[in-house]
Amino acid sequence: MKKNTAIGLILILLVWWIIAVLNNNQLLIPFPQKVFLEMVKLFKDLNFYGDLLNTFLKIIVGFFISVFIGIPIGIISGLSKSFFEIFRPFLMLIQSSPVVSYIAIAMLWFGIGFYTPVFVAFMVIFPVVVLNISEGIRSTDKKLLEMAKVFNLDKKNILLKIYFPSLIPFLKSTLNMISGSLWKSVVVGEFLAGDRGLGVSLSFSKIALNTDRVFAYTILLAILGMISEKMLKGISSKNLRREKEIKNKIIKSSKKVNRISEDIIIKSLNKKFDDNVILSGFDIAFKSGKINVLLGESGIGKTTILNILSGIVGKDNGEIYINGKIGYIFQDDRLVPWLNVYENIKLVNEDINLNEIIKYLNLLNLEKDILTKYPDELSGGMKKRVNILRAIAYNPDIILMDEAFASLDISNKYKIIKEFINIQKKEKFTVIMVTHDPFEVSNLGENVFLLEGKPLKIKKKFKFKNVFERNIEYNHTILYEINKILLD
Ligand SMILES: Nc1ncnc2c1ncn2[C@@H]1O[C@H](COP(=O)(O)OP(=O)(O)OP(=O)(O)O)[C@@H](O)[C@H]1O
Repeated sequence: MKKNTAIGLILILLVWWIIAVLNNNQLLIPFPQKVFLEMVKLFKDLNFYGDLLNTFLKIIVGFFISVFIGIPIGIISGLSKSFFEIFRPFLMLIQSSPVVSYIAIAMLWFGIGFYTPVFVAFMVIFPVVVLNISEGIRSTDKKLLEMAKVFNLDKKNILLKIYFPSLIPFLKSTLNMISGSLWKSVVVGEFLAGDRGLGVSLSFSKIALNTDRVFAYTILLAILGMISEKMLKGISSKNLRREKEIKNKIIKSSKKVNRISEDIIIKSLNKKFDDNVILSGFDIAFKSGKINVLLGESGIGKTTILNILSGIVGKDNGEIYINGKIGYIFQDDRLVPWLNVYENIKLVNEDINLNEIIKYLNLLNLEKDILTKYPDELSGGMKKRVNILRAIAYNPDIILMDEAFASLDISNKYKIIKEFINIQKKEKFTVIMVTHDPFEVSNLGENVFLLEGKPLKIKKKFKFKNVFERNIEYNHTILYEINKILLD
């Protein structure tokens, strides 16, 4: 016990004792020593343990009923705004009513006994659980949900691997919030309408004018309340992340991929955000199997094109011809923070075997031990590579890249670009990438669209030699040509 806490407790006892002496009426304020003797008596009495057990049982039943009903309703309320709006008045009604109203209702429904205190606890805790869980669902990272949509995750995976782990901080705060009120509401319920338990014994001691015992119960209830609060808070502060072993699975030979060789064509595409017209009758065609680049100023609508192609954003109207699976290398990684690298990759392709993952690790110059690491244990460059790895492991026909190499230092950028080119050479997927960086264009671009806004249009189109046939001089020629136009 800390020194100051001990001083505080001694002061309470001292003030209590002084008031008892001054008051000199044992029926109103007994001496501390008498109350402690009464507590010792209680500890020796088997009935006390029976009461304690009964009260704990009510707490556990109240907790589980509230959680089992509250969590699903909280999840539905978080997922559906209209359900939440319909349900909210009911929650507000419960939260605004005084506890005695529930006791009155419960006495009518269940009479005096076990279920009335449980019902009281439920009515106090249930709204807290629902509101916290629905808030948790609503604050799930939208970018992770977009990633899940692009990589076509099924509902089960979205719920188990994106929503549920996002809920953990909210479950913790719910436990913190209900830890005190759960105990108190059960005891109040017992005091007024119970047939057994610590609250009932407290009530009997009051009726018998046994002030020593009332004080003894009050102190014990406070101590037990603190213990149960600590226990619930203890659960809530546990770190739920567990390192998992990556088992060596039976390794099958990697699949042969037959890429779809159609071009991607966009015709008369229109898109506006409120009054902000981004695309108006926009036409473009991307060559399949090539690295297509969208180059242009910030804010003109390059990412919007990728988002429309991937389904993250809907088009207003227009036609899009696209055939094949789309993977996305996001600018901001969007790795799921509570899954390690292996699990992040498996999330988008359950069938991929360890052999294939290791093949990509080698191509991207990453060590095998990275698989057990979590995103926050990786450097910026490593995250970028894992982001690339995840998109490739999805086995897409088309990869969309949004400034995937931005914020990397030049030597890292060059290395990763080279590694990416090696993979694209092997896998032959189509790339549509967005960038502002002429360096990236000169190293990667085959079909380059220099864009301008607003609304978006193609200012100039370049066709460069296949990336695999280039040399440094050729890259310099491209860089010069692009810079000239950009600076005009
Ligand atoms: N979901 C959205 N809601 C409202 N406005 C949006 C949304 N997405 C994009 N915009 C707007 O559309 C315009 C184009 O944005 P977009 O991100 O496509 O540009 P960009 O060319 O990719 O820019 P940058 O190179 O800076 O990423 C911007 O004015 C942006 O504010």
